[in-house]
This record gives sequence, C-alpha cells and structure tokens, in this order.
Amino acid sequence: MTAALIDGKAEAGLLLDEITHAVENLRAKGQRIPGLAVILVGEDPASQIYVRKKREDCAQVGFTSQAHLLSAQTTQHELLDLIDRLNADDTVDGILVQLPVPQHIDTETVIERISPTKDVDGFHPYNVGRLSLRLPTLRPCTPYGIIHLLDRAGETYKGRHATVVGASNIVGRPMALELLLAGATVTICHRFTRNLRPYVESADILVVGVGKRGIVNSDWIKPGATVIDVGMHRDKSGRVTGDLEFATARERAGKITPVPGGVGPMTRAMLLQNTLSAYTRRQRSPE
Ligand SMILES: NC(=O)C1=CN([C@@H]2O[C@H](COP(=O)(O)OP(=O)(O)OC[C@H]3O[C@@H](n4cnc5c(N)ncnc54)[C@H](OP(=O)(O)O)[C@@H]3O)[C@@H](O)[C@H]2O)C=CC1
Ligand SMILES: Nc1nc(=O)c2c([nH]1)NC[C@@H]1CN(c3ccc(C(=O)N[C@@H](CCC(=O)O)C(=O)O)cc3)C=[N+]21
Ligand SMILES: [Mg+2]
Repeated sequence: MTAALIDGKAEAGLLLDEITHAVENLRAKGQRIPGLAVILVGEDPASQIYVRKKREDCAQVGFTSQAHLLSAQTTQHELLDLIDRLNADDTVDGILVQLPVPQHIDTETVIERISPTKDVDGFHPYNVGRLSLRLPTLRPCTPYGIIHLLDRAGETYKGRHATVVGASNIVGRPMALELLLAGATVTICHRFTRNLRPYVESADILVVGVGKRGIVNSDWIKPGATVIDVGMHRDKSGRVTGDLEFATARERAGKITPVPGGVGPMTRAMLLQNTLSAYTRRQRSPE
C-alpha cells in the first residue's frame, strides 16, 4: 500500500481563505481589523524564519501585525513590560512570544503574563486547564491543527487507539488531550518509555513529535494506520524532514502527513484562527 498524503499546505490555504473572507466582511462593515503581536527575543535563525512567516500569513489574510524583535540581552523585566503594554493595547488581539526564549528568561513567567484572552498559542495555564475540562478556549495550535487535518481526512476516534510519541507542553501532551477529548483511547510515550514498539504497532492513529530522527522505526507502523509526523529537522542545505523515515512510513500507512507541507503550515493557520477567535470574543466582551 502507498498512503494517501494529508496535504497540510492545501488545508491551511483553505482555512486562510475563510479567514480572509471574514476579514473582508469586517472591513465592509467598518469594524476594527484583528491584530497579532509577535515577540522574538534573540537572533536564532530558525525562529527568525518562523516569525517572518507568521507576519506574511497575517498580511495574506488582512490582519494587522506587529513584530517586536528584541536583542538576546533583553531582560525578563523588559519583556514583561512589553507584554503588559500589549495586554493593554486594544488593537492587539493575539500575543505570541516565540519559543525558546534565552536562558536568563523564565518561560513560564512569560507565558503567565500574557492575558489568557490574548494567548493565541494556548499555552497559558488558564487555557490549558480549560482545555482539559473540555471548555471552550484558545487551543495549542499544533495539536489543534492536527485534529483539523484528521477530521478533514475523515478520521474517526471512538474505539480507535491513538499513540502519541513525545509529551512536551506544546506538542505531545496537548495532542494526547485532544485525541482523548475526541474519543480515542490514548497512549502517551516519552523519554522514559522502555519499549516504544508495541505502542506504535497497535496504533490506529500515530502522532510522532520528538525532535529526533530514528526514535520511531517506520517498520513498526500498523498497516493502514494514520500517521502524523510533527518533527522538523533542517539540514545544512536547508532541506526539511520529519522524525520518521518517510518512504518506509508511506509504504505502511493508510494516510500520512509529509514534512514539509504537513503539520507546519496547519499550525500557522491555527494561529490565525485563534487570533480571529480571540478578536471575536474580545469584541463581545472587552476587558
Ligand atoms: N510543525 C510544527 O508546527 C511544529 C513542529 N515542532 C517539531 O516537533 C518536534 C518536537 O518539538 P517539541 O515538542 O517542542 O520538543 P521537546 O524537545 O520539547 O519535546 C520532545 C518530547 O519528546 C520526548 N522524547 C525525547 N526523547 C525521547 C525518546 N527517546 N523516546 C520517546 N520520547 C522521547 C520528550 O520526553 P520527555 O517529556 O520525557 O522529556 C519530550 O516529551 C521538533 O522536531 C520540533 O521542531 C514543534 C512545534 C511545532
Ligand atoms: N510561541 C511559539 N509558538 C509556536 O507555535 C512555536 C514556537 N513558539 N516555537 C517553535 C515552534 C515550531 N513551530 C512551527 C510552526 C510552523 C512551521 C512550518 O510552517 N513549517 C513548514 C515550513 C518548513 C520550512 O521550510 O521551514 C512546513 O513544515 O512545511 C514549523 C514549525 C511553531 N512553534
Ligand atoms: Mg503553536
């Protein structure tokens, strides 16, 4: 079998078109335009690329955007001050602090300073708590985008076994929660999992987000399974690949996301979707 490709780039494009229409309607009615503020501390080249892409996405759908490009020496106090100003800025609906931040800055303190109403990454403890209680909230973009892709691919969850490899705050853990809420039986594998193989072999839905190649052997994939590769690796020539050996995985899977063109573009689309949701909620009940 050769798996069908789940085209994240195309799905993201469709969502961006919908958001563009929503913005055109707001403009026609003379209403305020949604705005996203992106903060980058330091000069990490990969982060610079992501931040640039996020701003291009905003331009494409007609959102306003602000980029705050701060030096690596920025103090935590200065960063928190900026977040306070953006929290109070009525033209800003979403605030994203690109991760990772430099060592001398505490990630949790920064995330908690962002108003939960503007936390378009869905990383604030308030929003994580709401998600775990199945309450409406801003949901972490990568897992939210993956659920969107799975739904669009006709995936079902009830009575199915989903295995998530990786348990980080931004990928694996919220992914497992999303799959649980959708009705799947979920196994979460992480650094201390002794033998990944049986969990991978029995997965109807497999999500791999580790950030290391070769942790999950593509030969273990259950024939016909739906496979989502979140990993991203850029080699010296700029070529981007995932955590899985793609050719082998594609031979075994029923459906699979490519890298690039799978989860990444969908993650960025969900950031815009969250910004629009945050805008709508704030228009209804301004703080
Ligand atoms: N396309 C996209 O939109 C995005 C892609 N990514 C990519 O996804 C990958 C993961 O990112 P992120 O979650 O932030 O990375 P982290 O390093 O924060 O988390 C990696 C996770 O993998 C687990 N892990 C590490 N080693 C093993 C192992 N040997 N076996 C099983 N699990 C292991 C870790 O376990 P433990 O918890 O025990 O430490 C941790 O939970 C990266 O390649 C990143 O570039 C990330 C975000 C978005
Ligand atoms: N506060 C915060 N929020 C994040 O959501 C966040 C973050 N920090 N830090 C880094 C990770 C990583 N991440 C990606 C998003 C899109 C692509 C993406 O668009 N990838 C494309 C392009 C790949 C390329 O060519 O560069 C693809 O896979 O096709 C990748 C990675 C978001 N993250
Ligand atoms: Mg995200």
